[in-house]
This record gives sequence, C-alpha cells and structure tokens, in this order.
Amino acid sequence: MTPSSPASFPAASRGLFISFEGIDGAGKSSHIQGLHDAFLAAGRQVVSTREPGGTPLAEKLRALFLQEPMDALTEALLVFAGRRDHLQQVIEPALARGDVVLCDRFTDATFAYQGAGRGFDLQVLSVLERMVQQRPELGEGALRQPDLTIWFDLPTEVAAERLAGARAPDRFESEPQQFFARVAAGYAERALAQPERFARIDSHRPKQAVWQAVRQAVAAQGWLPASKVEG
Ligand SMILES: Nc1ncnc2c1ncn2[C@@H]1O[C@H](COP(=O)(O)OP(=O)(O)OP(=O)(O)O)[C@@H](O)[C@H]1O
Ligand SMILES: Cc1cn([C@H]2C[C@H](O)[C@@H](COP(=O)(O)O)O2)c(=O)[nH]c1=O
Repeated sequence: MTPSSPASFPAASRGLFISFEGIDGAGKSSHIQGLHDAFLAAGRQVVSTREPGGTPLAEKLRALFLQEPMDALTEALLVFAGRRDHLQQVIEPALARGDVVLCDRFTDATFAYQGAGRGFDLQVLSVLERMVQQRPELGEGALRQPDLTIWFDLPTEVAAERLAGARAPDRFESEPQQFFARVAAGYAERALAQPERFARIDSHRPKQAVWQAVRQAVAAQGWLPASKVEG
C-alpha cells in the first residue's frame, strides 16, 4: 500500500475543525461538498454544517438574522447565541468523537460582517467570543477555534456578478459593494493576525483551479493525501 492511498490515510483520529469564509458569492459551497467527499474517501467521519445555523434552534435564529431588520448588536447577540447552541449540540460532540467538522462560516464572519462591515465594536465581539467559545479542557483560557480556516478571496465586483440573479438576495446580499469591500478588508485583517490558521485561496479562477488549491491547503496540513486530485 502506498503512503498516499486512501485506505492508509486515517492520518489522525483527533477531531478536525475546518471553517470556510469569504464574502457572499465567493464560491465556498461546492468545495465544502468536495472536501466532505475527500475526507470520507480517506476513511474519516465528516460533519458538514453551517453558521448561522447548524441546529434546529440556530436555524430558527438564522431565518430571523437573514430577514428581519435589526441593529448590529442584535445581529451579534443572535449569531453568538446560535453559535453557542451549535458548539454545544454539534461541533464539540463531533470533535470529541474524532470527526472532521466542515463549517460554512464561523466567528471570523462575525468579525468581518458585524465588525468590519457594520463597524461594530471589535472588543465587544471579543468578549462574546470568549464567553461562547471558552473551553477550559483545552487549556487555561483556551477558546475553541478552527484548526484551519479556508478563506475564499476574490474581488467584490466578481462576487456580485456571480450572485446577480442567482437567488432572491437576503439582508446581507442586498448590501452595496462598499459593505463587501469592508467585509473583505475585515477578513484580510483576521488572516494577517493569524496566518498559521488561515489558508487564502485566490478564488478568481475557474472552479477546478480553486478546488485544487483548496485540496492542497488541506493536504499541506497532512490531513488528506497530497497526490490525489479529486472533485
Ligand atoms: N470559480 C468559479 N467561477 C465562476 N463561478 C463560480 C465559481 N465558484 C462558484 N461560482 C458560482 O458563483 C455562485 C456563488 O457560489 P457559491 O454559492 O458556491 O458561493 P458561496 O461562497 O457559498 O456563497 P454564499 O456565502 O453567498 O452562500 C454560484 O452560482 C456558483 O456556481
Ligand atoms: C456566521 C455569520 C454570517 N453572517 C452573514 C454572512 C452571510 O451574508 C450570511 C450567511 O449566509 P451564507 O450564504 O449561508 O453564507 O450571514 C454574518 O453577518 N455574521 C456571521 O457571524
């Protein structure tokens, strides 16, 4: 059996937490499914989930979050309330079982959208983050954070073109391009501050090239075999 064959690649049995980020229309969705399939093929149990959402309660909050007018503090409180439930009900149990958790958006989105996009106080967001994500069992003062964040980066005008006419826009998708420019800058700031956690993917390329970059970013961590290109 070669080192890169899937059956020889349960490289680790510890849980893995991978989040996917980017402005609306950045192209996350199909690659999350591709990675889900690749991890299954490598013999891992996989939980694909999303934020806001991921539990019955958090999905109810998501519907309000995406549709009802509210201020930025209310947005932040709702999204962190849903995140708490999601962590307790889905993410932590999956990681404890040793599963791979693929999460379409997590707390970086809150810093990018509510923080950079809306201009909401980053220190208040940090306090909420600490309350919701604190995990004493990981070490004193430790917070649950993704092991890897795959950030789909592309120009706001390209994302807008991709979304145009695709579906009825929600409250965020209806925002002007200047809003998304701020959100994109927010993501860039997060990535700069935590380069070891972020993998930036240039998403202004054909889907197959983006997929190969995503696959490579995960393989570089030793979590999937490097040689095989799927999807
Ligand atoms: N590399 C690409 N080139 C061209 N079009 C793409 C590419 N990737 C995705 N798309 C198209 O762009 C649109 C948005 O993609 P997708 O829904 O995957 O983005 P997303 O990041 O999940 O968006 P959102 O966060 O708003 O749900 C879809 O119509 C998709 O087919
Ligand atoms: C987690 C999170 C999300 N948002 C925004 C970002 C998107 O516009 C929507 C979610 O829609 P998607 O198409 O499923 O990605 O919600 C946010 O503003 N703050 C957050 O923390």
